[in-house]
Amino acid sequence: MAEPTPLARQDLASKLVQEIARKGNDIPEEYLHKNGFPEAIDAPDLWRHDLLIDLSLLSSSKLELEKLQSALSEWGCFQVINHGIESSFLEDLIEISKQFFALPLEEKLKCSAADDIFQGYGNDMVYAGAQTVNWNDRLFLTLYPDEKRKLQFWPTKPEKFGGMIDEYSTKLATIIETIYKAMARSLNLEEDCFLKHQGKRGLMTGRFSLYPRCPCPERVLGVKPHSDGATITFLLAEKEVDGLEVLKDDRWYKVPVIPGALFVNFGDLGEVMTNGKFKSVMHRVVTNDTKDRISVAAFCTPEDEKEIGPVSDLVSIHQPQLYKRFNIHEFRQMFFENYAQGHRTLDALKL
Ligand SMILES: O=C(O)CCC(=O)C(=O)O
Ligand SMILES: [Fe+2]
Repeated sequence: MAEPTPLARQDLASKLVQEIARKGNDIPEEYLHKNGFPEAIDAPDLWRHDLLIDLSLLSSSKLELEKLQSALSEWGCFQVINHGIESSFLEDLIEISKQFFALPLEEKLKCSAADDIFQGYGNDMVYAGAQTVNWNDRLFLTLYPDEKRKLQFWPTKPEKFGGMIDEYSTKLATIIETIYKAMARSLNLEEDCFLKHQGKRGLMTGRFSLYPRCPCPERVLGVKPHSDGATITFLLAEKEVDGLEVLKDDRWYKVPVIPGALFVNFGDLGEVMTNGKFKSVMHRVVTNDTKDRISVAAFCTPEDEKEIGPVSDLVSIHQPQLYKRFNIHEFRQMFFENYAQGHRTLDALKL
């Protein structure tokens, strides 16, 4: 696939889902999944018991560690509570993201990237080719490490936004460390094993998404089925507007928003590192015709210089190596191409 080129600002404006939704015309063909998609199962109890992890217990409770291990090996995701971030902070972050998307178009376009396809305000339209496109607009930013931030794409309005994003990424870094250590212990590995793989300056990118209400939710997806390219992803979504769904054993399950909790999912790099012990979960976002939805996803990947591959202690005669070794640059290119085409990068990495 040819290297995608960014859209000029005026072209971008005409492709923004928020603008299409605002004008209220017919939904363009490229958004329509003509045959619809299967319905998801509602199983709220699952998310309040087996897939609910109390972060404050992970270092002391064997039971909680076992829960983490089975959530990641069977589902590749869980909800986390008692993570140390105030609920009011999370609500404010959603609120301020909402305020960003409510700004006049001209103001938001100041954050669009004229020469960098992986940053700024816009949407995935440019990668789509012949594929069905996602019904969302996003602000994509490098959050961490500081030297990788491209501040020219960071919003200056609402005024508090930049400071809150900064604070959120710092807070997440602590949670990530706790989860990586617990993951390692649950697999009987040296505690720092995944932290070392990630590196001290591992990358965190943030995707602030707006899913405008959609007049045809039975044919349009906010995000089509995919697994993330990250090691691990943290997702914060707006209360009372469900949309996220995960796939397990060929069945889709709704993911309820639990106020104050963060949804955590494992990605392709995580599945590779654990040699398939922990699963990179397939997920999608459905739309609805009554409410706009906001979400904030933070994707964590290893440092740029790292070689990725299964952790050696998880490879043996009894557990053959399932995935190739590769570097993160190769992976990024592969990931965006596969994502656009609706393919899974993980399949291309299998030995
Ligand atoms: O908005 C969501 O709930 C999920 C978004 C997502 O899966 C992604 O951006 O990779
Ligand atoms: Fe995702």
